[in-house]
Amino acid sequence: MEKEIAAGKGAVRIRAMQNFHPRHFALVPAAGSGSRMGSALPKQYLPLLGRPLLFHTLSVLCQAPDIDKVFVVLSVGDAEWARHDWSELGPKLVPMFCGGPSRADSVLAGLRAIANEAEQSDWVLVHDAARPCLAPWHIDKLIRELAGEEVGGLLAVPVADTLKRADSQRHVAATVPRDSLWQAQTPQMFRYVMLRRALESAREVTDEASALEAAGLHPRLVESDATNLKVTWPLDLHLAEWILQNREENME
Ligand SMILES: Nc1ccn([C@@H]2O[C@H](COP(=O)(O)OP(=O)(O)OP(=O)(O)O)[C@@H](O)[C@H]2O)c(=O)n1
Ligand SMILES: C[C@](O)(CO)[C@H](O)COP(=O)(O)O
Repeated sequence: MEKEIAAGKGAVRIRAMQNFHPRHFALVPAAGSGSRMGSALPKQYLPLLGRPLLFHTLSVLCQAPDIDKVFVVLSVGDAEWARHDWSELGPKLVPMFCGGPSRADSVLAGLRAIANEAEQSDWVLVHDAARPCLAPWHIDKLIRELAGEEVGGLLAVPVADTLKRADSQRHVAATVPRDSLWQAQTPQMFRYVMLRRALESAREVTDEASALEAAGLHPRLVESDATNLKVTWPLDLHLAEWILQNREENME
């Protein structure tokens, strides 16, 4: 049986056969420059507990039993990848030198590059290279909670702080009600065909869910926690190190 779901320009058909088991592919955009980090080396290659930050991100994805392959999108001229040994991560890992000028461009280039591999109804888990503290239980929870969903969804955390909107002088213009507000994380998990179509139509987005939303769809929010932080500023690297070092004792 196939099901028709509206997505972007027109509808897509999703296979919902009882004996059809969609595969799960991870797609890791890692072609950014890390300008907010302020280091010469792109942040995905900065050392974190003796390894490149990217190694930690890829390691948890490669070890996830439900993930069939891990595609990492590097910039076209990436000279750093070859300086490190990734062999420990095993045969699931596939580097692709096809990144674009924005995150959305890199993700779309990656989706195009795996067109021969992915079936329309396979799931793609897009995960920032810059989130090295993703844990196995984040992946398990996401996949388990979205298994019955047609559209897919994303990890996210309910907003905990009171939110202020600033005016141009950085005075408070308003307090924004935080009810129903969530902070988006990654992985963001969508069907290959829906994600690709949505991104082909909406390129000015900062995450995949926004592209699906622009197509009129409603991704599901799967509750995560603050340990899956995005390394953006120099302080975040220290936080990531602390989280990874203390994970065994404090988490799960
Ligand atoms: N052209 C781009 C820009 C970003 N990314 C990736 O998207 C993820 C999230 O982006 P962000 O944290 O903004 O990374 P950077 O763009 O590298 O950082 P900055 O915005 O500070 O320059 C990162 O893993 C980054 O490598 C990418 O693949 N291609
Ligand atoms: C996808 C993301 O990590 C969700 O929080 C975020 O939107 C990436 O944003 P960035 O500006 O590219 O860091």
